[in-house]
Amino acid sequence: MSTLSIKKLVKKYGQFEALKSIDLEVEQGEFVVFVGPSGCGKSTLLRSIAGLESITSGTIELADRLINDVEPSKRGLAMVFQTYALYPHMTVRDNMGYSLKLAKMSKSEIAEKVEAAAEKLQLSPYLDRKPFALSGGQRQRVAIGRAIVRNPKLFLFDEPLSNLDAALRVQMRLEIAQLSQMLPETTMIYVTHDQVEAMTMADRIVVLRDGAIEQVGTPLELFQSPANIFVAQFIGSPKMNIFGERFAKDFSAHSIGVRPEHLTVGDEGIWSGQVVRVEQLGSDAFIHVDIGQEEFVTVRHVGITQITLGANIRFTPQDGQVLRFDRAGKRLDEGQTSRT
Ligand SMILES: Nc1ncnc2c1ncn2[C@@H]1O[C@H](COP(=O)(O)OP(=O)(O)OP(=O)(O)O)[C@@H](O)[C@H]1O
Repeated sequence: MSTLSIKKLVKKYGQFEALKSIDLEVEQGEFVVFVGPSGCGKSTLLRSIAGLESITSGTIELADRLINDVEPSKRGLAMVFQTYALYPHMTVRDNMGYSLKLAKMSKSEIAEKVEAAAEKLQLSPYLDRKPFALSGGQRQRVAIGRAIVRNPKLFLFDEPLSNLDAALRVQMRLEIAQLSQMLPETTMIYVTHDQVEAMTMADRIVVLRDGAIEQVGTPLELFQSPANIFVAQFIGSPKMNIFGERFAKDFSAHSIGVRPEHLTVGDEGIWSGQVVRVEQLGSDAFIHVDIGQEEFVTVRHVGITQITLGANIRFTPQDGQVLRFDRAGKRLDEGQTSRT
């Protein structure tokens, strides 16, 4: 059953169309990530669902109820922002129970819900602390706990990890993914511009660009079968190499794409160029190659490479790992992925 159903949603700021006729169905229990470059409309879409933005036209239904004109607090959803704004003078327990207190729930019921949420979020030992005595990750969990106690149908996360340092982000990413598994009935929508977060957390990813959806799919669908060059280059790191016409004509395409890890260096390679930069990361090496006519290619080598700056190397795409694109950048599905 579709929990969230968005049809022909348009959002204009004056003449500017921030969202251009968005259609999207989200199933109950799904973890959906909105991803895309800065300014593509991710937050506007999330805020429209939350009711924090009025929409220009279209419909938003949550659990079969039209919510276009329903107040944010009455939509049955909860939102977690990047700035989690806990009340500094209240304990974790009071922060988490505050909305229930406002809703005039009984003390015993509040205590029960707060303790259950704290247990899920591993916050039980900290219930009587104030926010200043918590780490960034713990504070973020309190913010999530505040939302969980309300038992929302839909959880909205707006870049909740962007204020945390790299190590903590990785840890919180895991925790949020685990939380989603612990709450299999709860639908979650998560906004990020970080494609690694999207790949690791999502059941399905929605890739947005200039206010429109480019593609919706599971992380592996987007990785293996991107609809166009934009998605192909947005998903995966380092990004997919795009080769122009002089290489693509052998594949009957306007351009072709090969991921850095799908290029193999060797004397028999069909393409060649001069190494202009080598990045040794230990586990991998990224070899940047000038292939002439202002085109550059990145080759990913597993482990440490002996290849040095200035070397001339030959390399070749692995069988079946060439994606073909037409003039408009759309992927040509069928046909050859090896050279004629
Ligand atoms: N109140 C506003 N008035 C006018 N334009 C706005 C307003 N809010 C957002 N926009 C514009 O709408 C577009 C989408 O903005 P939005 O914040 O949704 O992007 P985003 O994908 O979330 O970007 P980021 O990753 O940078 O947060 C942008 O071009 C932005 O400048």
